[in-house]
Amino acid sequence: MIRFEKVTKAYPGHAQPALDQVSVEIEKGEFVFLVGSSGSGKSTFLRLVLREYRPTAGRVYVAGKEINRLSNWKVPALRRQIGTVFQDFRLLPNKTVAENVAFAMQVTGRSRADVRKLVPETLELVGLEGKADRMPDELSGGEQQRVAVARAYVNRPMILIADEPTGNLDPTTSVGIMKLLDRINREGTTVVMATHDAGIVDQMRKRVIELEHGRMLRDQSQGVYGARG
Ligand SMILES: Nc1ncnc2c1ncn2[C@@H]1O[C@H](COP(=O)(O)OP(=O)(O)OP(=O)(O)O)[C@@H](O)[C@H]1O
Repeated sequence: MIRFEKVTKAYPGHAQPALDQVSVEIEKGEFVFLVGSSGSGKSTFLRLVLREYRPTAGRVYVAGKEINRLSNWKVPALRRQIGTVFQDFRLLPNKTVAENVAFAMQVTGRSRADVRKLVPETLELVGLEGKADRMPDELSGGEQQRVAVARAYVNRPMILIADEPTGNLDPTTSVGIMKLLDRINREGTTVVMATHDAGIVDQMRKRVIELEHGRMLRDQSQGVYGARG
């Protein structure tokens, strides 16, 4: 589903590349944690999958396509197949919960009938039934992140990318968000999540890829946060 072949990404003005010759393959339906200290290259990895950047060297494949070679007009179609969740939720503050989720469908040109059916269904899936008409600032952080997950999942993407989705949440609330991501993964969506949350990684025992200074230090199935080897 995602394949990196000797991928290097150097930002202009930085002597050391943010990613350095990373080769890795993530299969359809996998759940993968990306770990590593701040600045190790996790966000850069995720942004390459979204083609927010092109690699300086090497190749990135998503769903069999080398995405560096996609023409610009095909990039939106790629991104429609990838849901994203971030630490800071990124909801539209002037839209209700339901409108935030519906918006993700409208921009992809889905029919009103689909929106009417799938928005309530997805809000129920994330445990927000009854909150459809609230504004984001009337919700707790955990609830806002549930809206973000609903928005990421409403189009049933093949990949869900989560960059520190529990970074602003307390441990109990974080567990709730992880249960949701796990459930989405069980429905067949490939999940790649960058995190500093050792407790969650240790609890879930999924594949762990560790980066250090842009290099892949560890790739461990059913891994833990801190182990080496
Ligand atoms: N847009 C950018 N322009 C220039 N340098 C960048 C940019 N984004 C990241 N970097 C640099 O690339 C390196 C890797 O950063 P990246 O954000 O990928 O790390 P990270 O592992 O996600 O860190 P964190 O855990 O703090 O989010 C860092 O040295 C960072 O300063």
